[in-house]
Amino acid sequence: TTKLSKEKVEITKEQRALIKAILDAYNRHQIPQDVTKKLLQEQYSAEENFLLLTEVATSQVQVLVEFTKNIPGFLSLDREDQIALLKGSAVEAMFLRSAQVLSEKKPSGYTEVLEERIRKSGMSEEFMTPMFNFYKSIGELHMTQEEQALLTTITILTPDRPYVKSHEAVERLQETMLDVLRKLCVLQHPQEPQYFARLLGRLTELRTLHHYHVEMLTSWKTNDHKFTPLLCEIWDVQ
Ligand SMILES: C[C@]12CC[C@H]3[C@@H](CC=C4C=C(C(=O)O)CC[C@@]43C)[C@@H]1CC[C@@H]2C(=O)c1ccc(O)cc1
Repeated sequence: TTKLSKEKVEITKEQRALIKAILDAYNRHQIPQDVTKKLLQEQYSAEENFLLLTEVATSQVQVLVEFTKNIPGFLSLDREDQIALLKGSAVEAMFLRSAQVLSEKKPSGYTEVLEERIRKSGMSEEFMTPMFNFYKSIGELHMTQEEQALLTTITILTPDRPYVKSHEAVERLQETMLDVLRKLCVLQHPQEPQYFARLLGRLTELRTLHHYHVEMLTSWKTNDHKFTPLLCEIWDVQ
């Protein structure tokens, strides 16, 4: 018979402090109100929608950089590795963020407006489908704020990004976060022993979205959609 592992899961004091630091950083770094307000007000042409999404994407990259700098231990990594991790995870962090935002209904109707603008922004169907499937699969998990913040942190601290030199240092940091998230999942979803594994499965799905994203950008570029310098920089778009 399989003995149900009733392992006593204990979150240490240090781990509780780590969760708090990451959650505070995650909640502190939201895109500015004036950007989200514009999204609710401006008109609905495909061109306008694309421009607004570009503005929101640019703002999100800035927020991502600020959040990343507040991940305990990140700033003690090699500086070039910090850049490599940011560039390597920016797309995945952005899609994870959009899934988290679009799966929580806001009273202001922000989610519905945002979804509408995405659907009518000139993005081709072949990218829309996998993206919205991902949003649905994230929404079904009903992640807590801590889980969302930790999953984003784990995505950023992926050691096998291009140009990362001290692989072990990043791996050690990521493992610290994985251990905390694993314990949180056991404690917050006791009736779902596979919940932690399902969360990590989403990270694999994120990587496939990353591949779509490059093609999505080129399909927009062909209809001469311009991106901001920051987006070109972080996504290596010419
Ligand atoms: C990813 C995305 C840009 C960033 C958006 C996301 C939808 C929801 C969001 C919510 C945010 C929040 O509330 O914090 C931050 C921005 C994001 C994460 C858009 C869906 C498609 C779009 C896109 O790929 C895109 C890429 C380049 C562009 O120039 C325009 C759009």
